[in-house]
Amino acid sequence: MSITAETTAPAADHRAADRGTNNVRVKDFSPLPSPAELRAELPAAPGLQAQIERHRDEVRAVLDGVDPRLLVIVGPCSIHDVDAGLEYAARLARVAERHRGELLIVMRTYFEKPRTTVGWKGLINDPQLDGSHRIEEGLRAARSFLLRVAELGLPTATEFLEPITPQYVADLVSWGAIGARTTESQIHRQLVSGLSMPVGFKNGTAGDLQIAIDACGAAAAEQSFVGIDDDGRASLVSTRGNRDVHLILRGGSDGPNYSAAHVASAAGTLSAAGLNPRLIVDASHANSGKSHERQAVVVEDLAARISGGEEGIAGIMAESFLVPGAQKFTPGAHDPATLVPGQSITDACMGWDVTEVSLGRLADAVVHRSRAAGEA
Ligand SMILES: O=C[C@H](O)[C@H](O)COP(=O)(O)O
Ligand SMILES: C=C(OP(=O)(O)O)C(=O)O
Repeated sequence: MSITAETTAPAADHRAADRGTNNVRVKDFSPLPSPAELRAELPAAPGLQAQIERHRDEVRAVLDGVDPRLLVIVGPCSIHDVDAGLEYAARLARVAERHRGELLIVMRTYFEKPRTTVGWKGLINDPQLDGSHRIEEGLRAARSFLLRVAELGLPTATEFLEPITPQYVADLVSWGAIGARTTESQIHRQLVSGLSMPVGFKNGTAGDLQIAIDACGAAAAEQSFVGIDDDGRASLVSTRGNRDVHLILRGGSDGPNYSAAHVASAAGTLSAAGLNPRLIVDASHANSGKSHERQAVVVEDLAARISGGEEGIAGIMAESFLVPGAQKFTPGAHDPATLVPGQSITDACMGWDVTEVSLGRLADAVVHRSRAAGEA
């Protein structure tokens, strides 16, 4: 044995003895404020809370077919630039008001991105976009953003990814999603069983519907699991179950699934499982091959079908931002200061002009459908 090896061995043993067998691969723990502390710092006024409750009721009514409008979940793939996101929200609020008789427009305010491998994981995880992972700042930024959008009168939608972050922001959200990569996860199904708003489950990335149908069943049931309470204490969480769960068709590696035949077949499977047959169709992701130009074509197809009286589509989802397309961005490799303002750094989005036209087409389709139903 060499002298170097003999002298380094005791130090390594000493470190191992200090932490025993625990957290061997954890570099650090940094405590975060509790959910109650963050809410006290950035509270929702009673008027905003009442508005959010009303928005959730409206979403529920559309999903149940009681409200004849179309639910439209639209907005950036991810919020990475708060100023551009708020500019988008201001424009969307005006269009939402214009079409409020036909469309229930809910803005995508997505702060957590599930990655296929690695990449920027969203504003909560890395608000500086530089790999510094200032999560406390990210939670504050997400909550402030949601409050600003709510003040414009717009309902908000988000994907819930980390099982702990909902405690910090979910009181400001009117519609939630579980993504294609986590629909099969028991942890996410349990989480949904306790969430206060309607939540959609995406079909899996391979196109599998059954995992989303199973997810709806699991999330509608009462669940008991480990989570945190308002003070951030590890707790046994017991939930009532979420009855406002539904399916989102987003296509899969086996191809798109937005056709009338796909919608009818999924509705049949949902009904047979005792679930809400009315569903949401995502015009993006594998239904558009992640092409923002193709997304507009899918929305056009859906509008034509709704206009023609097709039943079963309660809502649609589209990814849209101020500037069309997407720009490549990897923290550390690209400089955030050089990003094009208002353009996505995750999936490609429809630009604002096309979005406004698409929303008009959807509103016309709903008018046409109602007239046709009235005449029948
Ligand atoms: O909606 C966003 C993306 O499709 C999802 O986060 C996966 O992204 P990635 O495949 O680029 O990691
Ligand atoms: C990540 C998303 O979608 P999916 O889970 O369908 O890939 C999303 O809607 O942002």
